[in-house]
Amino acid sequence: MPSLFKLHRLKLAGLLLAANLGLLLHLAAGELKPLAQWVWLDILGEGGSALLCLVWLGLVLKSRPAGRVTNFLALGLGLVFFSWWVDALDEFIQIADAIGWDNWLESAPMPLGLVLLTFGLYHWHHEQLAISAQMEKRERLFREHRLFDKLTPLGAADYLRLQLEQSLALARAEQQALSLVIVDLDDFSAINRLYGHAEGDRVLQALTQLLLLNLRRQDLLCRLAGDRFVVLLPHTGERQARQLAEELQAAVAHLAHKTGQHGERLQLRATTASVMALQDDAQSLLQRLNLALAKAKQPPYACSA
Ligand SMILES: Nc1nc2c(ncn2[C@@H]2O[C@H](COP(=O)(O)OP(=O)(O)OP(=O)(O)O)[C@@H](O)[C@H]2O)c(=O)[nH]1
Repeated sequence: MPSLFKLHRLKLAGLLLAANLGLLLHLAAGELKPLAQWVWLDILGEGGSALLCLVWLGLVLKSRPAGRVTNFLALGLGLVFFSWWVDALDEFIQIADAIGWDNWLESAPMPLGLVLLTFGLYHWHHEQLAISAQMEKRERLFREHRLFDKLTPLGAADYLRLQLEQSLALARAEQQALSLVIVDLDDFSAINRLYGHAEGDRVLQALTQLLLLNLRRQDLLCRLAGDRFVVLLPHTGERQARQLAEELQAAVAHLAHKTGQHGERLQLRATTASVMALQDDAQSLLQRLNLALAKAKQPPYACSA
């Protein structure tokens, strides 16, 4: 919560100032109503609406990065709040009928606020479409956040198993090929040791972005564990999967990741392997994939032994 106030202090200060100004204007021009004249239903309706609007504003500011769309949403909600706030003030403060500005103060911000809110929501919708297109390679069919890794944030091992079971059934029904590629960083523990765990985290995040950029729209990238990633490739045969594995390996070797502290370039390497589904279930296919990776990880002399 403190970061919310820090990040949006100008907007929140402006809202507080406007609400106070409205209150002071009413107090200066009107008289407090006796308790007997309070209409509780109106107070609850109008005051409750104003409060709810503040909750919406808090949620929007907390869940969005600062920027143009957030400004439209905040300004829109701020104006709607102000309108309801002034409306609620009428319930406590009696303004003479001859005064007209209080009606303007109450009514004018509402339509303006709703227009800005609509504009902000429209752009938020477009943002969301772009994010969803990007997310397609990370999560498919449903969102089950329990199954997602917090760091990258890709589907984790359980999510991969679930998706693999569904994709295998589909591939069998459609008589289509399905393959898996595994990507495992070489000597990743040395990065943790030499540059710290936080730098290791940044490497995993950079690697995630890199892999996503190199995948097709229908592919699904998951983080199996630690520095090990698996790509599920629907409609993909053995040769194509092997080619993609090589491309991913080359992409990792060309990644110019710089450390956060001194900007040193880290030379990353990855081992990759691929398998095509035959008559396997999810479990045995993943076992074959891990075996293929273990084999690829072996130094050449061990292979020939
Ligand atoms: N920074 C960071 N490290 C992690 C995370 N999860 C696992 N690790 C570390 O990843 C390392 C994985 O070690 P290994 O499986 O030996 O992998 P490696 O060092 O790349 O060795 P090879 O795969 O044999 O080349 C361990 O040191 C774990 O502590 C994580 O989320 N963040």
